[in-house]
Amino acid sequence: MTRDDLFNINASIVKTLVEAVADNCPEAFIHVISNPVNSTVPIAAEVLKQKGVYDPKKLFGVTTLDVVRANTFVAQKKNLRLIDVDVPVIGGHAGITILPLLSKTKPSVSFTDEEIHELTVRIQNAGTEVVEAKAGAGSATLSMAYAAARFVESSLRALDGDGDVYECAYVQSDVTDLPFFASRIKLGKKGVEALISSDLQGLTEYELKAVEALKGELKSSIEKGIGFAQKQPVAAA
Ligand SMILES: NC(=O)c1ccc[n+]([C@@H]2O[C@H](COP(=O)([O-])OP(=O)(O)OC[C@H]3O[C@@H](n4cnc5c(N)ncnc54)[C@H](O)[C@@H]3O)[C@@H](O)[C@H]2O)c1
Ligand SMILES: O=C(O)C[C@H](O)C(=O)O
Repeated sequence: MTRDDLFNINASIVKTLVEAVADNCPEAFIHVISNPVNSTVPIAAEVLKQKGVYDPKKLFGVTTLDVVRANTFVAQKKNLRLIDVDVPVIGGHAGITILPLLSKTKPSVSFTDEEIHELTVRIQNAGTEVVEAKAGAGSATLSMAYAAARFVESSLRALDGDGDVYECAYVQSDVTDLPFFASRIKLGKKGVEALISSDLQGLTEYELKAVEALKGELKSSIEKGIGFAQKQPVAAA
């Protein structure tokens, strides 16, 4: 089962839940973790638009787990302390749309071409590995909860006025020609304060090719979500 196989069930669930948010707490930060995130976030945006309360700065697809995985695998491979490692992961949250920018790893680390390919593919497939291992009994549970807790805590710190909160998330974006894209963002009291587009500058040839390769799949997942939401008018409050 892929994340996209969940579309038929989760699209309606996300639509209904976001309608309730729009009616009851329209100014809340909304963290969408339900898959396929690449489509459920555009669905949420359309629902909020139809309800007249869409604030793109407050709608987030949670991709933190991709960063957690990237940091973990790089730390293991390079014998680094996990707490010191930070790998930005951009694009989306499924297969090749998950793109770790290993060239932007902090601290600066060098990788062979083989290591880059092996790590990239492992990070892209890590969720699917768990789904397949659980064979129908769900997906990554504890690591999802950890990633969600990390993103919620970062959001709370930003809401509390901390001026130094950065996370990767899948948000409405203009860093590429796609309307939604995961990148590093600065979080503030009002939600997304800035998209860190500089991460997309100075990419390696491998990363540049991967960005181009992911765009087709991401675009069709976005369009699928928007198409679903536009065909189903929102329920009255
Ligand atoms: N973004 C990520 O990093 C990430 C990581 C792991 C899992 N996920 C996604 O998170 C979701 C949950 O995964 P899981 O493995 O915990 O699934 P699961 O099947 O174990 O749990 C889903 C839960 O949702 C409940 N539920 C079903 N319909 C509902 C509704 N209409 N309203 C409220 N609750 C409802 C079910 O009772 C169940 O408890 C899936 O969409 C999965 O793909 C995302
Ligand atoms: O891979 C999945 O389908 C579940 C989740 O999105 C994950 O990344 O673990």
